[in-house]
Amino acid sequence: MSEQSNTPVPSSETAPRAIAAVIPAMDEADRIAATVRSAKQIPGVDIIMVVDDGSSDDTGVRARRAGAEVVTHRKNKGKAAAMMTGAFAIRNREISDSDPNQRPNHRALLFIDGDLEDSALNTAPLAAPVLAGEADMTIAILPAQKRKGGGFGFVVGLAKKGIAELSGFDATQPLSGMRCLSREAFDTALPFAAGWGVETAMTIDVVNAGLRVEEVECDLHHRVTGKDLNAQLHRAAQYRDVARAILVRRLRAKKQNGTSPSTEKETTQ
Ligand SMILES: O=c1ccn([C@@H]2O[C@H](COP(=O)(O)OP(=O)(O)O[C@H]3O[C@H](CO)[C@@H](O)[C@H](O)[C@H]3O)[C@@H](O)[C@H]2O)c(=O)[nH]1
Ligand SMILES: O=C(O)[C@H](O)COP(=O)(O)O
Repeated sequence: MSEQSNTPVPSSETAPRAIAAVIPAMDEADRIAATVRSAKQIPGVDIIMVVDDGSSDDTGVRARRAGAEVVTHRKNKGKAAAMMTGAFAIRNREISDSDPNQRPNHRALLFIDGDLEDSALNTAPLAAPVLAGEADMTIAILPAQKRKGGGFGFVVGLAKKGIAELSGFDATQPLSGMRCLSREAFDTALPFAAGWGVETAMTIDVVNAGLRVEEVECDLHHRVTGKDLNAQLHRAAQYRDVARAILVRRLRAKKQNGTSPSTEKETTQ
């Protein structure tokens, strides 16, 4: 477990009081119902928002039947865009539900992958430090998975080095997508880096804003990426997105230090 701390603990008035779970999901029909049912049991969670990211199966229908609210991307937009769609749907609801004379008390956002099935409940320890106002972002550290993956460590290594170089943070599992964010941390991380670069960029941006990031061990299982051609193509896409997120931030840091590179662009897809 590691922690980075630069700012004072926020008062209990600004700490979130409830949690909204956001679940980006593409073609997770076999797993989404179990994930939703398990996430519903997390103490403090009162909204489960599944973003069906252009699935070709009935992920959305199964999520709704299991008790989630569902927002649908008609076409696939990538994990980062699905996370943002879910988070903004919750923010809009909080604004419309609030008294016009009062600022809405935003929920903490718990991002959960759609393939956690009955282990989704074990993301609960991510919420406690954020609700207590002791951390602004928590990141799950997963145990070794029963089924071994076919990775070479290229993407993980790239993300880990980039995060260390640009923020000084030593990320144990830099790609881990199970995270709980306060609203301040969420706002700091906007706009999310595209696709698979979202976690790497988020860690760099939140740490550099002086917010407190804490890693928490969670007993989670998920579908591991295998060794076949599709798996290697998936890794190539991860590598591309992580590399782009790092490059954008490296250029940004150079610009802040006085030089001005001409190409600095990042859009969420
Ligand atoms: O276009 C997409 C692709 C995936 N997903 C969902 O995103 C989640 C994570 O996708 P998955 O294929 O399980 O990713 P992994 O290869 O397991 O990715 C690891 O690495 C990613 C960063 O590269 C992190 O986002 C993940 O949390 C982490 O498990 C799942 O719920 C997917 O259904 C989308 O919503 N849209
Ligand atoms: O399988 C994985 O862990 C991810 O797809 C990352 O791949 P990598 O092991 O090549 O970094």
